[in-house]
Amino acid sequence: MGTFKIEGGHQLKGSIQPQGAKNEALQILCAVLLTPEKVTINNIPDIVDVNKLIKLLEKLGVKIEKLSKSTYTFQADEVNLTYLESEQFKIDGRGLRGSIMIVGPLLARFGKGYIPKPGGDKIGRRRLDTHFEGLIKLGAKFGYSKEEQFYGVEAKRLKGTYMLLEEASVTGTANIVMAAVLAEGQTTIYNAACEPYLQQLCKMLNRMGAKISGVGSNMLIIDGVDSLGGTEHTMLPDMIEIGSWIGLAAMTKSELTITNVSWNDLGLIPETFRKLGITVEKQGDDIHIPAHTNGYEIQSFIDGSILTIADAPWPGFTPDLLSIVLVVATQARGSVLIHQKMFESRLFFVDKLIDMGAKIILCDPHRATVIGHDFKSTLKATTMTSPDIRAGVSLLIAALSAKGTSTIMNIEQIDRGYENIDERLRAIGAKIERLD
Ligand SMILES: CC(=O)N[C@H]1[C@@H](OP(=O)(O)OP(=O)(O)OC[C@H]2O[C@@H](n3ccc(=O)[nH]c3=O)[C@H](O)[C@@H]2O)O[C@H](CO)[C@@H](O)[C@@H]1O
Ligand SMILES: C=C(OP(=O)(O)O)C(=O)O
Repeated sequence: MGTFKIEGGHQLKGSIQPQGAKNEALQILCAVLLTPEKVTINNIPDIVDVNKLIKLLEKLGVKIEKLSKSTYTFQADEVNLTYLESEQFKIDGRGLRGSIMIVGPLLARFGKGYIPKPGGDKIGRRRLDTHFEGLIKLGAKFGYSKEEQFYGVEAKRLKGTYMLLEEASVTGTANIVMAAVLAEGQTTIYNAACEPYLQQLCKMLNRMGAKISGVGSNMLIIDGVDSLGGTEHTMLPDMIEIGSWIGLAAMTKSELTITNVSWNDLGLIPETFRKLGITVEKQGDDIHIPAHTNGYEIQSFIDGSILTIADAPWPGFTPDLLSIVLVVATQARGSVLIHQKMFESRLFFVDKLIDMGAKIILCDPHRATVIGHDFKSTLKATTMTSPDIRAGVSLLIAALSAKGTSTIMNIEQIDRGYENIDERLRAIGAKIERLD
């Protein structure tokens, strides 16, 4: 189990470039399975989950060439479907959440797609009904082995249809879109998820020859085509990293510039941090956070009632930043209610913040009230374990703001989604060391 040793209480300074988006990369990499032609992908983050998926594609027979640190080509012209029936595939598929998105492309192009129950964060139940209900609607035969927790779908040729998704699932929508692009006739997906990750996927598929309209909305209309060709794609900067760095700057009273953030794709993220009283300045395509020497003050609603920050499917506020917002609120002036509607156990990490001296009341598994300290007392350094990727980074931010030396264990969780985080933080002045 890897560990970070962090000496907190220091101001940081400088600029930081966000990595390519983790959750976009997982979709885009699966899409290379839809064509026998070469696909070039730029700005691929060097993170554990993405590297695991690249390895999995390699074992599926995809030819992979690394052109530079973050650019790869992929060619799926000789796919080895027998790997899907191997014991090794069960181990590899379970290693991350994103592996679920190989199912749609494999089903559409080769008539069968299998996957063990995928991994990812343990943040409550993470069911896959939306994925498989959509694929079944397209004509797939579905099978599930309860003992092995192994899912499978098969179909000779998928047929387009109308479907109303039960929930706007991010990876579910991506899976269904990747199946529908090669189906016969027209598919309409209503209540589709529409995160920038999905917009990017649809744009890439259209460049490959797919016919998808409604991109960016919750109704996608897809006219199936017989085959897709190669393309080149560049990943957006990771909006969750961007939000994490905004929080880090405020909480450590540091002046930071986050470069090339693709402002137009950030949705409510800047505005939500502004509601916590944080100054988020737009400088071209950069975000500049001045040093919050006098702290930051949480706004109330117009009627004077306590601010609530809740997650919602895009264009609502992403659930992946609520843990960061929560930790930043612990040093704000004022109070806020954090409402994590989507996941059942993502707020339990607040126990560790409470140990550090934060004033938080966990009202129930979904809601926590935070009463900010206004920097009148700093958090106390401690030893903690990272339960999931975003809680891990939140604890890291807490440790960087705390006086004294903290240790965070199980940093593999953080490495799942943040590229070389210790080195990048050291470059802006953080005192952080990786112990094995
Ligand atoms: C690899 C990847 O891309 N992971 C992201 C993806 O996971 P993933 O695609 O697995 O998440 P889903 O969008 O399927 O659902 C996430 C959770 O929200 C609930 N739900 C979802 C939609 C809805 O309208 N109502 C609702 O309650 C689901 O029941 C589930 O518990 O999207 C999540 C939600 O943005 C993010 O946290 C994950 O980082
Ligand atoms: C929950 C997340 O990831 P995953 O879906 O891969 O577990 C996340 O990125 O915050």
